[in-house]
Amino acid sequence: MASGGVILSNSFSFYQKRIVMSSRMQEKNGGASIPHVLSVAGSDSGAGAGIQADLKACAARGVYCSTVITSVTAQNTVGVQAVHAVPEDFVAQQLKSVLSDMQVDVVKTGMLPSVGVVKVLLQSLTEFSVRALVVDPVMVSTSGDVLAGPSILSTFREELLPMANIVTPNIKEASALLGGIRLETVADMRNAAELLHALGPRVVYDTGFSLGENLLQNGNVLVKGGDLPDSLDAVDIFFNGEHFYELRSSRIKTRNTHGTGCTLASCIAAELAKGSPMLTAVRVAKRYVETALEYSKDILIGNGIQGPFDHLLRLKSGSQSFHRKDAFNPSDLFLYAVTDSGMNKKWGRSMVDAVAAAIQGGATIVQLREKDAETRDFLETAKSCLAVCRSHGVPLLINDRVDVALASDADGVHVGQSDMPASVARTLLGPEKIIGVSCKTIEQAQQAWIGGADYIGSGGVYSTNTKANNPTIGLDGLKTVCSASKLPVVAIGGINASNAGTVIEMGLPNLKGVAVVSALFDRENVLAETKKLHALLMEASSSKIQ
Ligand SMILES: Cc1ncc(COP(=O)(O)OP(=O)(O)O)c(N)n1
Ligand SMILES: Cc1ncsc1CCOP(=O)(O)O
Ligand SMILES: [Mg+2]
Repeated sequence: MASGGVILSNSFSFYQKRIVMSSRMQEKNGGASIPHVLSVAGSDSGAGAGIQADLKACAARGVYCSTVITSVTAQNTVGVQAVHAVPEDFVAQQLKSVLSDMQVDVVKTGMLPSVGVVKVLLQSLTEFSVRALVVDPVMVSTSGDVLAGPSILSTFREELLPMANIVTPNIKEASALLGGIRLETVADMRNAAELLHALGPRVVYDTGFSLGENLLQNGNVLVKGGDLPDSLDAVDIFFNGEHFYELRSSRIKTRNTHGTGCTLASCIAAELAKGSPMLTAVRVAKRYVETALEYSKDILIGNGIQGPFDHLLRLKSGSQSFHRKDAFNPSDLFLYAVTDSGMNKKWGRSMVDAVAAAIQGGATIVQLREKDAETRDFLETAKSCLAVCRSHGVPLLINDRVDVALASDADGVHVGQSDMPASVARTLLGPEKIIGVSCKTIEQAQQAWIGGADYIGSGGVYSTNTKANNPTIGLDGLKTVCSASKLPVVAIGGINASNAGTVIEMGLPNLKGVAVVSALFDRENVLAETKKLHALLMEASSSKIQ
């Protein structure tokens, strides 16, 4: 093993210590140890790069991230307006605070604005051991502003790189570290990777796992070719001292690339903290950045030439999600239209037309119940119907398929007793989406509440041909379920214009409406049938529904 590493390689290795310590802590606190990256970097007020990018990248990759701030920049999508370096002794204090208390797996460095800060960091790493050091040798911001001057280059070369398990320069940084050599082709990048490897890093990365999996690896270099001229692909060169890997991906056309370098390095650190081998960590990180860029390619933040991207894949420019209705409103259950593609096909209309007609007729919520659709078709239908529903402020739920609900960004799901449990669906969908659960018994109603459901669908109240082998619970069964729960309830099964009034007139306080399939969609005129049922429900409920 090469010397000078940040991993303590004495007989009682750091990782063994860590296991003993963390199991002790677990005994004490009853907790599990969490993969942990410490980011030592500058703050970007625009939050596209630097510490802010590192925090978001680690959060997105499921890793805890602590921070040591080396510098505070006044920065936006136009450029860097001002830089305020944090005093070196205060950087040292932050390092001590984190490293003396928390079990850091991997340190990732970004902007290190002075020789003194590098030395402070290296000193801390001799006092507190970690499993790996990822060095992103930040020198120039993406807007072209200098973040670490030439005076620091020799310290990077002679002191920092030899301590790193991986160094991740872009073309400009690789060139600067190598005395200004020209880097214009992939062959130049390979050459640079080899030269940088010769400078260091030589440290072996220890995955920290048991002997069989403990693939000791040489120090590593990743030269990022994103700025390579005339290249259709984004090509990065990874060199581990023995083999070169050309990691290619198609170039994503977007202005939103600010912070890609910080993010890539943080993601590598996060994957290493989870125990991935180095090449796997690099591949995962590259794929993650590509995914985030692709997702964010059209978002618009700031007026400058280079915008940030969305690490958590949540922001959508001009998205329908901005226009989503507020939290679930139980009165939306009033007239619940549940689709059936067989019925709509039989009457020669598309699902979107059927949904639009139902909404026009007064449907207050829609569920896509497509039992035989191909997943791809179901997703497309969901997206089209969602556009119609959103434009009318009507929630759209997906029957059974949490994946389709997630992918289409529908308002929620309806699940039954043999579908995904509500609690799991809630974890996947988050707190804002609507979850309905089918219940026929008191126990099921109680469980729906515990599982985080927003409403209960209860039936079949009457016999139905739409759902095979579905036991009829009758009005008594509906009453039992209603009285067993605080949740709002919608009645379903064989409900039509001739019996809906009877259901509503029971006056059950939490019964908020009726859900209907065939009485709306197994009819020639969806609009007319929905209007008729809506009028009838209005009439019946004028004194009953609260
Ligand atoms: C509003 C509403 N209530 C009940 C159901 C039935 O759901 P489930 O029991 O999962 O049966 P399928 O609809 O999946 O056959 C529902 N879909 N909607
Ligand atoms: C999905 C479902 N769950 C209980 S009954 C039923 C079918 C309702 O269809 P219809 O309104 O045509 O009776
Ligand atoms: Mg179901």
